[in-house]
Amino acid sequence: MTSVSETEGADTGGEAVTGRWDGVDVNFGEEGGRLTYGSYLRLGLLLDQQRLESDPPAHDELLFITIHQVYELWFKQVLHELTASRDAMLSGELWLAQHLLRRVHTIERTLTQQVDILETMTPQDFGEFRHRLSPASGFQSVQFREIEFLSGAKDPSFVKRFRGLSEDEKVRLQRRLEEPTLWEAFLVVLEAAGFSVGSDEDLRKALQTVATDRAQYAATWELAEALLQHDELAAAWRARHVVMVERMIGTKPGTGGSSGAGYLRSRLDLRYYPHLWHLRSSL
Ligand code: HEM
Ligand SMILES: N[C@@H](CC(=O)c1ccccc1NC=O)C(=O)O
Repeated sequence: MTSVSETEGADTGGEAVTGRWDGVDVNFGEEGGRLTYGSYLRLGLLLDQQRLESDPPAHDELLFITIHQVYELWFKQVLHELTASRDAMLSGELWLAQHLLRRVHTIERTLTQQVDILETMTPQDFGEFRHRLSPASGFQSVQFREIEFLSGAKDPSFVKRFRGLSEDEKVRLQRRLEEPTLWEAFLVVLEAAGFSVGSDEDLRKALQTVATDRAQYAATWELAEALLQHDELAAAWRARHVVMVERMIGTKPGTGGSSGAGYLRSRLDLRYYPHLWHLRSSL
């Protein structure tokens, strides 16, 4: 690239860039003046959504907001994939169901690794704006709770304990409480494969058979493993989050009104698919 000029000099508006490249005139992004990078991705709106509470601005608050917004974008994608995976199970498309779960796994690994970035913030620097956040807290993440409900950990008491939910958020949570979970969809898969799953003992036998005869039940076994992986990765995030919390605020109570790390530690044993974990003891 030799000479390049931005026609309007806008970095977020997605204006066309013209110039010469290897001696050839180029005119990137000018498809009849229709779509641009910035207009397609709505960057004008997206990059204008980071509003600090601190005044004067605390340097690290932008990082704090950005990290949470990125989490929520990925939560949206995870819900998209988990919902489609659940539906694929219900309609017998087992390959698709496990394919989408594997995508979720890679996002979940990224979500856990992102904690590293937030941990570049020191407790002192967090302290510059933490007092401004109360009573807001990650506890109020509707999409996080939707993921839990859809995965299998439905708990209506969370809906009651939410403060300040919008009508739309209440509807979304209520819908997740009413619709089938990934686990319920997996039980439909087992039934479609000819297993009875009416009692815990029936279910135990079904899982044991699938595990013992992996060649015959390959797709079902792969799906069970993909569900277990999703469960393990969710547990890994909870464990990473609580250690970050201890590093940031020690034993202080949370801005959301809980005991803080104590509350979060009480959630570490949560498993979406206890039957798949119990199975391990008999393999
Ligand atoms: C400085 C970093 C962070 C600290 C000190 C922190 C602290 C806490 C605390 C103390 C709680 C318990 C609720 C309460 O506030 O009383 C909590 C819950 C929660 N936080 Fe964070 N958090 C941090 C970063 C994050 C990030 C980056 C996310 C990503 C979305 C997140 C998501 C959540 C979620 C989903 C809950 C509810 C967990 C549950 O109910 O099982 N937190 N956090
Ligand atoms: N609950 C955290 C504050 C916090 O991390 C937070 C505050 C507002 C919105 C999201 C948050 N992230 C996770 O809880 C604390 O007690 O320090």
